[in-house]
Amino acid sequence: MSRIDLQSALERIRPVSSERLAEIQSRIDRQAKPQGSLGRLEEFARRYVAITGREDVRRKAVFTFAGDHGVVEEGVSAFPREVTPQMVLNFLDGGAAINALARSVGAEVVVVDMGVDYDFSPMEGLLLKKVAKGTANFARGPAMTRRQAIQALETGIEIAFDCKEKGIDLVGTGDMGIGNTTPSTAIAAAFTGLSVARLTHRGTGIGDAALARKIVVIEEGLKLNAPDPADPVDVLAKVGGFEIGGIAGLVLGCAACGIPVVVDGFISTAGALIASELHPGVRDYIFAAHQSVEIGHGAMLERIGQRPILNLDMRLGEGTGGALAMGLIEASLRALREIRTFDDAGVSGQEAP
Ligand SMILES: O=C(O)c1ccc[n+]([C@@H]2O[C@H](COP(=O)([O-])O)[C@@H](O)[C@H]2O)c1
Ligand SMILES: Cc1cc2nc[nH]c2cc1C
Repeated sequence: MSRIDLQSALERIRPVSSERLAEIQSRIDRQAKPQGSLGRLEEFARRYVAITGREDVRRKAVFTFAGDHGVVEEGVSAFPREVTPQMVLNFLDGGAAINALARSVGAEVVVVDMGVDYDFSPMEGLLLKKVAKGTANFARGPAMTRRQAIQALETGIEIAFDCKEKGIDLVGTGDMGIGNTTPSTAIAAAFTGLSVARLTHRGTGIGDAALARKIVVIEEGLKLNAPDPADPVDVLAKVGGFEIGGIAGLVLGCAACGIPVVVDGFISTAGALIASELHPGVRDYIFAAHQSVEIGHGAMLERIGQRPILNLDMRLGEGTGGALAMGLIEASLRALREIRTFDDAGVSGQEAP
């Protein structure tokens, strides 16, 4: 894998060409259908082709980043910490939701151990990139050091550049980490300035008492650590997570090397938000897969400036929404390639504007 540092990746990000986008749209407009009638599918094809210069997807992969969280000791999740490594082993065995949904669209699944509190043996489909065995509890101090935050970001960047070399044309993000809706909500609050109460939800399914506690934990963690929203690395270090840093790096790296990146739900969007705060040009490369049930998700998507593709009342993570959205992006490319023009199909065009 080629190593590329954060600064060099940021310097490589270019806006997607608006002329190219317009050219592709005018080709879509000559296809035998009322103009704009394929709705957002037209946008997906237009953006994918403008970003990649291709009209097909050779390989697609979902990267499921995993990490543990010190803040779990505050009682913010419905599940115990050991579920994180247990689910990683389930992903590697092919028996989780992400495996089923990725298979349904022909995507590969790669698990990235960014910081799980468990020693994995080397295995097919697992990248061993552990920064540390779980973050520190951000209710008591910073979740990680600045150096660890940069290490997490650069791991994701490295994976993106590796995808470019391997001909992976479409990348999906995913996450696994008991407790990680708590740091994701803290990140949402740090950047949007909205109240923690307005952004905090039930994650894996906590009850009312734990939800009230989760709000207080996040509020106190933000007050204690005072992350600086003008410095996204500081936000990641103070209240983030190792898997969130890996996702942020992957999203940024995809923008730097011209790969469209399908961002899954709440946790993935927190990672994508860090990336787009590091460089606003990242936003052009993001496809927001779906609207999560987590109530703070919409505010983050709004700040990124991307509308979710699907709304299926999902709240699982892993990359599941991303896999489903990849199927629609590929369908949009098939429509671009295969729908004939009015002329070729012998169909009369529109009579009046
Ligand atoms: O992606 C989402 O929108 C999403 C929403 C709620 C929960 N999750 C998943 O559930 C876990 C985090 O939930 P929690 O309650 O432990 O913070 C973590 O493994 C996530 O992948 C994921
Ligand atoms: C079982 C389980 C599976 C998950 N997948 C992503 N987050 C999860 C959380 C739990 C608890």
